[in-house]
Amino acid sequence: MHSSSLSHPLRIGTRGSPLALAQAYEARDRLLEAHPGLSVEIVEIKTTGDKVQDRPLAEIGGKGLFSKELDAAQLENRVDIGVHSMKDLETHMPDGIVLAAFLPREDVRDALICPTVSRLADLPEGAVVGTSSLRRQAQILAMRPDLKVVPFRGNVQTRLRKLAAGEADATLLAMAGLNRLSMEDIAATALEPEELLPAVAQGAIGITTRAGADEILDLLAPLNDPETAWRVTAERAFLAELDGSCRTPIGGLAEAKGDQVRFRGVVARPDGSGMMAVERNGPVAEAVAIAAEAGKFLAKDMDDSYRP
Ligand SMILES: NCc1[nH]cc(CCC(=O)O)c1CC(=O)O
Repeated sequence: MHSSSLSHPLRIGTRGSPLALAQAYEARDRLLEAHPGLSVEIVEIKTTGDKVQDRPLAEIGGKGLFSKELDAAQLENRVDIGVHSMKDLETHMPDGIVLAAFLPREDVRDALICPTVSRLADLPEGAVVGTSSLRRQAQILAMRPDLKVVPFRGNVQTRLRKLAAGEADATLLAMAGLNRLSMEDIAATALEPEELLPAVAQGAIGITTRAGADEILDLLAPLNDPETAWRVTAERAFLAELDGSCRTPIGGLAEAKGDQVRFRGVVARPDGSGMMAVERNGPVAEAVAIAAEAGKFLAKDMDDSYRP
């Protein structure tokens, strides 16, 4: 039996999309593995980001939209923890909420989903790509200025439906989401970071709780994957230096090579007409400072053409 003195089931707060639920189930399974017999419950929280599907995220107020209501539910003690895609979280956590654990990171790469070709280079001249991500848009236009980008919002299933309906010839989605949804069978080719640098924290799940909730922090501690934690922390430090509003196309990736970190970052113009890249290597122990310095390095050359 589990010895937690929680007087109620541990309430896991999550958004209601199929991907969010898959991530919440993963968090639950890992909690139960670490604490057999623990009583857990999943609580769906509707978020503004889920309700507004017709406009680009950058327009309606950005990343915080997906987490605000989940944060409120934790602060009001309606749920005990929140399960988040780290790439959707703002760089600074709101007062009273802490990041308590990172689950082992999934595939960080983006995937090209296209029923006809498997490489970006093989898309016909002028082909239409559906994406509302300025980061994806900017990087593919830098390689293929002839492509036409149309907005594609909504959850993974909605975007795939739009693709099937012929609203675009191809779309880009995170491999992590497809893997977590067991959608291996769709025509997806992973793009290497050399081609398309992923979003900061792509593929990582973070678990939040109330600051000072010691009992819950103790329950979450064994779930934390230290490598994911430092990689995501470093990437977010890079983003923080760039004032990473989601209107600026930014990519960032920290990778472990033994006791060394390889950090890569890009800032691009949304139309792909310009791109600044940085790469730094150094000891893992200094990963966060290395990534922050890379961010400062790009920030000093970033003029308004990078901030639409
Ligand atoms: N913005 C939506 C979102 N948030 C996290 C993921 C994928 C999973 C992840 O990156 O951890 C997705 C969908 C996508 O980008 O394809």
